[in-house]
Amino acid sequence: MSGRPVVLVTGGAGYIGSHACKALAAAGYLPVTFDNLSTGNRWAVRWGPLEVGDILDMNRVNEAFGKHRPVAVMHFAALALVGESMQEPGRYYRNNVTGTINLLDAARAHDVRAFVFSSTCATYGVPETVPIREDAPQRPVNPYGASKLMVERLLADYDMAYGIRYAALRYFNAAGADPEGEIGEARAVETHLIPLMLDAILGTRPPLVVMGTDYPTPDGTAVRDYIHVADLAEAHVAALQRLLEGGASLKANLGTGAGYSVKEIVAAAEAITGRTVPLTYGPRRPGDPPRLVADVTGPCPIPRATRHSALETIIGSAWRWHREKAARAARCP
Ligand SMILES: NC(=O)c1ccc[n+]([C@@H]2O[C@H](COP(=O)([O-])OP(=O)(O)OC[C@H]3O[C@@H](n4cnc5c(N)ncnc54)[C@H](O)[C@@H]3O)[C@@H](O)[C@H]2O)c1
Ligand SMILES: O=c1ccn([C@@H]2O[C@H](COP(=O)(O)OP(=O)(O)O[C@H]3O[C@H](CO)[C@H](O)[C@H](O)[C@H]3O)[C@@H](O)[C@H]2O)c(=O)[nH]1
Repeated sequence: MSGRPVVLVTGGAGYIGSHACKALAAAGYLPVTFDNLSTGNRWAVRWGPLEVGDILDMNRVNEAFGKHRPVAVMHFAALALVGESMQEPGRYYRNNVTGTINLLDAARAHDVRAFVFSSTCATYGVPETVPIREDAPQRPVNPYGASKLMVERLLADYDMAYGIRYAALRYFNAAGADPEGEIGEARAVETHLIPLMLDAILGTRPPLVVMGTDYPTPDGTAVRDYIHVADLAEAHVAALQRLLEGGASLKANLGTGAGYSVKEIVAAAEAITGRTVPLTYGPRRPGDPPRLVADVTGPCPIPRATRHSALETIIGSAWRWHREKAARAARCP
């Protein structure tokens, strides 16, 4: 036993979860990862033990709580691809909603009263007003976003009924890699703009397809709010500490308030890498809203971490990670 307070991190082998584990360890916690490795990586679990298990398996979930006695849960485990959720809604609702009910019931049974949840800007759907405030209407336009909104409702109900306090952190676009280069984005099936673009430069994936040039935006491509994954991790630790100190449940947008179009991201990547992004132009991706940018001006119970979120830092850290990943793959294919 390390004596450090344990945090059960579901999805800790994934992209954002693994960065949160690193931040938790730096803040004096022991992160115990609970992950079925469906999209996560065993090698990314470096700051605490790994329990291989599925949140749909109530026995395994209860076992993990009983064995590790966490003081809190950070819940990242989810299926998280918008397009896939349109094709397989049942799988998304089961995994993301039923899986969370299992965790909340186990938390209740094991007397855990602090729960930090990965929500998303996808709960807002196509917003009426941008930038988006936390109190904007939540009308998701795909099963992924709907499953996350259902969990926000579950959390409020479990708080009311059992006093499990929660932080629903609505991330905008997570991007970048660990500033020390230890971990980064590494999914077998990748759909996100920045990793696809950098891998296209490296030739490890095909040319980028810019999806949609007819959006009602200044250059016709879709606009997003990119936040560095290390800043997300820092915000999670802040939310956790607030809950552990007895703070009330909270909801917060995690973004920077700055929006960049796909073309602006491509131009920034070309400036930073000194290379050309091989690309083609294609139609819009179904379900993609034109513009998603967080309003970060309202009161927020936790500091809005943006230390690493300048576009140069986001793309620079991701570039370093993807280049090293490609070099490693070339050495041991
Ligand atoms: N990437 C983004 O920009 C973004 C934006 C908003 C919200 N989110 C949310 O953040 C969280 C993490 O996203 P990510 O980008 O790191 O994704 P990811 O796919 O890299 O990580 C998800 C992890 O959860 C695990 N997992 C999935 N289903 C599981 C199950 N049933 N049981 C146990 N483990 C399971 C996977 O193996 C993986 O390690 C997700 O909840 C996602 O919805 C991500
Ligand atoms: O090959 C690609 C991939 C993406 N894009 C564009 O780049 C932008 C960013 O796309 P990402 O797939 O990187 O991110 P999303 O905005 O679609 O998704 C993010 O926000 C979603 C909410 O809408 C979910 O929460 C999801 O997990 C999170 O990654 C979008 O305008 C998209 O159309 C392309 O042009 N080509």
